[in-house]
Amino acid sequence: MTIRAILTDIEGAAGPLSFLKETLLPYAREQLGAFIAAHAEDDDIEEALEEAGRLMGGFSLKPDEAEALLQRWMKQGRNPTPLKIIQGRIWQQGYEAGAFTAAIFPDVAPSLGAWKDAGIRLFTYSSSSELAQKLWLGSAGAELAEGFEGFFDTRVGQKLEEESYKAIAEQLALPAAEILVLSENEDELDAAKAAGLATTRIAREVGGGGNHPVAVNFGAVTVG
Ligand SMILES: CSCCC(=O)C(=O)COP(=O)(O)O
Ligand SMILES: [Mg+2]
Repeated sequence: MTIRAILTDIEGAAGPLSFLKETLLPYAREQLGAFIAAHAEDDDIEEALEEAGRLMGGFSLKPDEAEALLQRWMKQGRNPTPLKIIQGRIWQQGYEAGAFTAAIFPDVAPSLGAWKDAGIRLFTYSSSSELAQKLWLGSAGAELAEGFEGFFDTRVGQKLEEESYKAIAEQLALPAAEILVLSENEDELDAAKAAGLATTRIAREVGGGGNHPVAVNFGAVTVG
């Protein structure tokens, strides 16, 4: 089957898992309370807080309740869309303040360039918001983010759900089997495979095995 689009994960596939765990999440936890206090009336944050309240059964959350809920979701490792929207905005402040810069593995840019030159359309799919994805990729060089045609996030559905991949294939107007999904996460790949997409596990920090073809980095991915 000819691959016409690549849908790649970011954290763990294109950049190190440690950047989320050791830099981004601690920064979001530390800044959350002050961020909500300062930005609760910004349109996107107000909407995210309302959505968080809806997910909790229709409550209108006071700022301290919203902070406690989002801190709890982060502790539980959950990725509901309102949390990811707010995290993205907090990280934007961090990048702009020079609090950190993101890392991208060195094989990523040349591989993306080669796939694009071969006529393959490039997309991301991450649990993080579109903004957070662009910031991570853009922090490693503006041209990297510009190479992507689209950035899917949890608004299309969670990454462990088969339906999310079906929705993406529909939006790309491609047969599922012509889309290759790259991720370090076996469970995400199982969901993509169940939806009929092609898969390759990027095994940078963990070994081989499992239900999917394995590549040690983007340069080792077989397309086609
Ligand atoms: C790409 S920005 C930070 C990553 C993140 O917030 C996350 O939840 C993990 O995202 P993944 O790219 O592994 O779906
Ligand atoms: Mg990942």
